[in-house]
Amino acid sequence: MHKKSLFDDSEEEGQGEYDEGGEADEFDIDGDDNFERPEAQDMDFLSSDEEADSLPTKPTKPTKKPRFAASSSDDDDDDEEAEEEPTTARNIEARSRALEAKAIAERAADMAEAAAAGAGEETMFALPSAEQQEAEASGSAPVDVNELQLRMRECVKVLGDFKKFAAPNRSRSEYVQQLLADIASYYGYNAFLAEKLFDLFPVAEAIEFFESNELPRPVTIRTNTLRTRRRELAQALINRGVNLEPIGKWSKVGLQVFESSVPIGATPEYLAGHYMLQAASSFLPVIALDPQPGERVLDMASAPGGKTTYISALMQNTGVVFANDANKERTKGLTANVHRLGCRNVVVCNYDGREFPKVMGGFDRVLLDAPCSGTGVISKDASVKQNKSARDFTLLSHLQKQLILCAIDSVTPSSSATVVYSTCSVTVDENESVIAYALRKRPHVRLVDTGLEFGREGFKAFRGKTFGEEMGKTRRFYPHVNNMDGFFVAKLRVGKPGKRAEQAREESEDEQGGDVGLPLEKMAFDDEADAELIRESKRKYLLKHKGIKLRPKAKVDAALCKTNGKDAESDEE
Ligand SMILES: C[S@@+](CC[C@H](N)C(=O)[O-])C[C@H]1O[C@@H](n2cnc3c(N)ncnc32)[C@H](O)[C@@H]1O
Repeated sequence: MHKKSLFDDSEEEGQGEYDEGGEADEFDIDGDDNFERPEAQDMDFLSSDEEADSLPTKPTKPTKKPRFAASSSDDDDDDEEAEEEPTTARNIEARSRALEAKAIAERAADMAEAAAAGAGEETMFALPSAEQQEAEASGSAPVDVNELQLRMRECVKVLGDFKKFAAPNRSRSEYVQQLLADIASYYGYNAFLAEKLFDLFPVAEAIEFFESNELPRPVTIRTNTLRTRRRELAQALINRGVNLEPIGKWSKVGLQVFESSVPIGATPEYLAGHYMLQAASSFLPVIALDPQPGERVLDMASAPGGKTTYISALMQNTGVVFANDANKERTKGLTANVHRLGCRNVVVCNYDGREFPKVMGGFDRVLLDAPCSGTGVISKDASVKQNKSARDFTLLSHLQKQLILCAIDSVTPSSSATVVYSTCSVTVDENESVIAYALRKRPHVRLVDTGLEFGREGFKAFRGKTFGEEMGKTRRFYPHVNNMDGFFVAKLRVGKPGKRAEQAREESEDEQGGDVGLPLEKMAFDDEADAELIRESKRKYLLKHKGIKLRPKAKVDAALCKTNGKDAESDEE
């Protein structure tokens, strides 16, 4: 029987020269491949960013040493292995995978080991005194990093079996508070965000999450099937000294780059638009959206276009994709990517998403890859650790709620009318709460399966809020679980609105002040803490309804809202 090669995507060829075809894809990931692989020489590992509209040239190390350091004996083992057999192009993927898996396993094992080791210990871990805590917090008595690590381990151990390990006069919340303070100081988070993220997981898993934010994610690229096939792209890059592999069975277009002797964002293939540097997680909402050739699709917050160009490719350059972004500056990179990748069915436009569907509607599908706090991509942007406050989450959640209603109202209801909502954030405020709100305000909308093969179920309940069984259809992705950015995907089907749905729609318009151009700083929502902002919003609504028209925030930029193809021209409004 003919054995398929590693990059054999021959099944994709039925629907056009470079088209993606159906979902099934049979890679022989572990088997031999048919490619000539040049010896690895002087390989630089390059950073990847989904939003890379500039070309990454700075080499970075493949992995950072986990801060919960592995034991030295393990390091010795590595050295011995390295002496036994030198790293070559043939064994490098396996080594790289093994190292990654080892790092993750070690961090998880650390906690378990610490707990097991402590089980036989006689000495009981003592929480620091109130004075000591105060001195540490004020900075007058800084704690040594090893001591901090040890204390965190001890707290995790106690919280893992409180009855057994806790000191008699101490409460669970005292250990939690100490652990939170130590997490914030050890990993560099503000206290608010450390707690918000900690609350998402069981204690030991929370540490794994924080640890994984210290490690870079794998460099991944997406084959642009409008220009080439994955097998051809892989061969071309291998010939240039790039070491790569298919991203996983779940994608027929993704490749993971392990090492490269050339800057991966400046190869002739990159410049010719044969691929997009794109985080693995960013494939997921587009797979869930499942756009079809000939459809009319809106990508509501699209810059710099990783998902837009994927949508365009899945539609085989037919139909029309409106690629919108409220940030005019960012639409420049979006336009450049659209051109580079040869997407002729894309119209770039520059509205505030909350102006839809007033500016245009009647879409078959809408992707809302919403602006978010970025708590899923901390490994790429560590500034999130310090710069996000409670107010940011209130405002973002409100913006997301406004946007999702506009996304829903922009599709023509039908049995296939789809809205996909995604964020690169892991907080509940920005994900399940937004979806629950949308379902409440738009009763003709229901959650459907994302069609994604992996990912955890969304929260059905969280800290006193009940979202219901249905929320299990949404998907959460985590760096420590999936070795990809933290991400959330929900898929909604938009049916025909009944009377009740119309009523709910009108109510929500009133609640939002009917003012789609409300600036972010002034946005309000039904949160008690924001009562003042809600009043302001209502005042504007009344003004507007007395005939005082507010100017929309973002205007169409005629130069940017240009069409690149015939189909697009005929569909433009
Ligand atoms: C997560 S990024 C989108 C990434 C993009 N989907 C991609 O895959 O390349 C969110 C985008 O939302 C845009 N944005 C922020 N507020 C918006 C609004 N009110 N309407 C439309 N876009 C908005 C931002 O400029 C940003 O480009």
